[in-house]
Amino acid sequence: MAIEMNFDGLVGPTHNYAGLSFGNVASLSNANQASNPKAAAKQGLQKAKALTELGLTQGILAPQERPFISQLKQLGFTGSEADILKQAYDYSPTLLAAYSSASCMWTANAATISPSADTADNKVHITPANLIEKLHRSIEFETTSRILKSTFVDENVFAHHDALPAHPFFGDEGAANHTRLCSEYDSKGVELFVYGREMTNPHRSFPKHFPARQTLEASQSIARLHQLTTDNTVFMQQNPDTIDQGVFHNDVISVGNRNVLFYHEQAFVDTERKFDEIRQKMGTEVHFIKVPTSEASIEDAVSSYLFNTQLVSLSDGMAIIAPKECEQTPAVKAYLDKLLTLDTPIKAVHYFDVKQSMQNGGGPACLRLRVALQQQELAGVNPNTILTNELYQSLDAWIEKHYRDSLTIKDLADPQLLVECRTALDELTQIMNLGSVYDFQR
Ligand SMILES: N=C(N)NCCC[C@H](NC(=O)CCC(=O)O)C(=O)O
Repeated sequence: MAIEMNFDGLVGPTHNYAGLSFGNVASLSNANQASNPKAAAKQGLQKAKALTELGLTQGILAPQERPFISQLKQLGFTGSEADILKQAYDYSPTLLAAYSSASCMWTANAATISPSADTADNKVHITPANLIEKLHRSIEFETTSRILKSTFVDENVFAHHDALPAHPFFGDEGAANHTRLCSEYDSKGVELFVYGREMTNPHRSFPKHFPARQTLEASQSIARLHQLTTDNTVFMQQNPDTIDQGVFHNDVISVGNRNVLFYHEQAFVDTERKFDEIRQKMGTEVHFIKVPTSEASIEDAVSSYLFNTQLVSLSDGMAIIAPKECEQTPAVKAYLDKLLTLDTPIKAVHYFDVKQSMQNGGGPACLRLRVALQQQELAGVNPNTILTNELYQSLDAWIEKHYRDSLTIKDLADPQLLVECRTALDELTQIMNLGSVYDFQR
């Protein structure tokens, strides 16, 4: 029997609010606030642990090395590491913030993963996302690739690909724009790729104000790399008007699990025709649960992250894992209460406090990378990345020991912070048995 695992990103010790993501409303509106890295990491870890208590199997992906000294050197900053930090900060605090961002915590953007039931060679295919739209995210994929290889270890069952070419033509944001629909996790599914822009067709609509981060050409390349076919793929365009209202990824406006797609009425272009294609390719019943604008506006969806929820299968039906902000937004809370009275597969809603991440535009679904695994594939996963009570205790103590409880942009230039981060990550690679995945260890 196959299971779906969620791999949550452990929030790194430099978590801060730098306003780096134009098009992401929360990132811009919380710019320059002081952050609390310790609270951020604990909130994420507690959410992951709570999901294990609900009966799910949960993994953890390690954070990356920041401030990223080896990449700052590539920009011509020289001298001691303290000099490099000072020069970069004096040149531009925003530049140093980009090279210090803990943005890899949003592992929905780490990669796209196709389970073995869908691929021609019956391997699990993994492609790290190039994230080229944002400078601070474009520096993630090399280390992401190493961490994914140290996590999904067995080469007999996992096929790791390189990220797509780092050019806007192939802008790729990973699983945030990819949903797999299936009847059971181990049956062949339909992989739904949602894109914001079609580069080879300049006549197709695209957003006017904010960037469309995912291109059709990137999604199609991933489908080819993953050995998917036209029978089990559907490519759908995200509504450009909603991207212009802050829906910077598809997972801010829809979420799917098994044979359910929970979505906002304004999420897509050409919705009905594409849903017919999904129905026809699935060959089994699909529940499309539409949230009308009259019940939740786009503004409410963006501020509450109603769709950046996790839709998970529990023993007694599907549940929505929502951020507290959904409970605090009256229209959204009313909608979710009503949803539970309707005859849909969704039977429960659980609310979690992930505010530190939400303030940078990352809800529960951003914090996790999903993968459906057969039992022999689960055996090929690094066991120290699977969240047990013991790993939870170690990580919680590790956070307590190494993390600050307040951080501002100015602190990023503090050479002591660099020492603290490296000491912490060095210890983490031992706890999680990752090997030398960081540049500073090589
Ligand atoms: N929807 C998904 N799957 N992911 C959310 C990613 C949030 C992230 N925020 C940031 O990178 C903000 C960083 C800052 O401003 O400090 C982003 O915009 O890429």
